[in-house]
Amino acid sequence: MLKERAFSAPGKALLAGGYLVLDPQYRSYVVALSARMHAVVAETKSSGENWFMVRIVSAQFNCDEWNYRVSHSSKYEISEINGRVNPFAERALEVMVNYCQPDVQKMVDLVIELFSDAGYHSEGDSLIKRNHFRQFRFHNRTITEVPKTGLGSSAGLVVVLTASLLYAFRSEFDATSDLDKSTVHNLAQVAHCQAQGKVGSGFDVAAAVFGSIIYQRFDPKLIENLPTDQPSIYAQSLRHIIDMQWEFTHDNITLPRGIRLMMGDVNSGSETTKLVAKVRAWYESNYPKSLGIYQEINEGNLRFIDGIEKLSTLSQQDPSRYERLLEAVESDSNTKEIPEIAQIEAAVNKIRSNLQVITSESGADVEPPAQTKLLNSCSNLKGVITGVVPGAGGHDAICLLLSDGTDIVKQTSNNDTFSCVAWLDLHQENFGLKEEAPLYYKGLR
Ligand SMILES: Nc1ncnc2c1ncn2[C@@H]1O[C@H](COP(=O)(O)OP(=O)(O)OP(=O)(O)O)[C@@H](O)[C@H]1O
Ligand SMILES: C[C@@](O)(CCOP(=O)(O)O)CC(=O)O
Repeated sequence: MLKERAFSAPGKALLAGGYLVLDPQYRSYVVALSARMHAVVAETKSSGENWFMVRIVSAQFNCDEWNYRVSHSSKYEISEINGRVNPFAERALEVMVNYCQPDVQKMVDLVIELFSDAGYHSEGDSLIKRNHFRQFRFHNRTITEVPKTGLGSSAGLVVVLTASLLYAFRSEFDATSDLDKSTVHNLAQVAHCQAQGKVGSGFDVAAAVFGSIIYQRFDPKLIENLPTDQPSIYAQSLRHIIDMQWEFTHDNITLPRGIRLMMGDVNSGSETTKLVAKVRAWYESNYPKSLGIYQEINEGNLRFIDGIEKLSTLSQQDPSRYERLLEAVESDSNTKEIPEIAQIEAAVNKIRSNLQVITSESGADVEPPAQTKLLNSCSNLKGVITGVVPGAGGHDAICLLLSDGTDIVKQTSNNDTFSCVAWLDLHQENFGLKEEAPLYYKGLR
């Protein structure tokens, strides 16, 4: 009997490294967030047929569910019995059966319940349901009709499904084991890319597994070269690639003590794929000037990362000076005289001014003028260290670093400049994939 187990994985914000992260030579700074995706996996009574069923339930989205029948003749066949589509769930299952090769006659049927924290989607007219441990928002629309905030719900989904299925197919899984985490990471990257129909940088999947990290991507060929159109050798190649040691950086980081992240939801609407296509086209047609701009941004990114690390070191090595620094930031004294803060500000200015050049030259709204204005107004607020348009940029969101004691909601309420911003109830978290107690999710359907 398969014991019921639960897993969760965090959402993300890319603070530094947008676009450059697509190239393995550049480092990026990825913050994992307190908004998490959750999955509870259990076995159900088996039909005893030549197939097994995997039922995936997402009760928060108008009782969405997907019922996959998994059979095997010359290869694994997966079909959703009601013709319902969820490319991320389906690809995660497909990659997992090919990797784990479960015996379809002996395998029990599975049910996986999904829960996603409020931060991933706009509230709309959703209702909160809670038990003693957790609360989730329930929407009266299907998943694809509820507007997203861009925290990487699909990456979180693929990671928790992959962990749940790895456990179900192998009867063992340790979310604290580096080996198991690395296996989940590699499998989830493959499934996520296949579902998206493209090989992205994968920083969202890496953050969902490893938490807040400095990230440098894996070689895209690892996934591009998989023989997806040759069933006879696909499973074998997949196993070979998943079990290889992938070369990529995922060094754990944490924001310095006393400093927190704030995300503001501005507007939903930017389409990452269009932005990426425009920036790519601009890069190619402006080479080598575009390379020079990327190098400038990279210098800014590295100075930013180094500035944050200096703050962390200072907080440990000279706590009293660090306290004074935090007080100065909070009371809005002249922070230009604090070298660590000045370094972070200068680094972000360098990144942003170059992103503004890309915006005006490429036609992609990476940091459009409205966001420039908003970020500049934010930097004038008390306690704000710096701010960026996270990830691919666009009109969707802004992300600020500020001192813990700063009340940004109070400072910005009743001020027209900030009327377009909804501050999200989120914070940075270190943890990536982790095990949860199934009890936390009882009665929440
Ligand atoms: N709670 C959920 N239950 C079921 N499927 C989900 C859930 N959350 C996300 N998904 C799947 O992921 C898809 C959304 O993924 P998409 O990559 O478009 O957005 P995102 O990952 O939230 O944001 P971004 O890529 O901008 O960071 C949904 O259409 C659905 O297929
Ligand atoms: C533009 C890009 O670098 C970042 C996209 O970030 P986000 O999904 O907007 O958070 C693309 C990628 O890394 O896959």
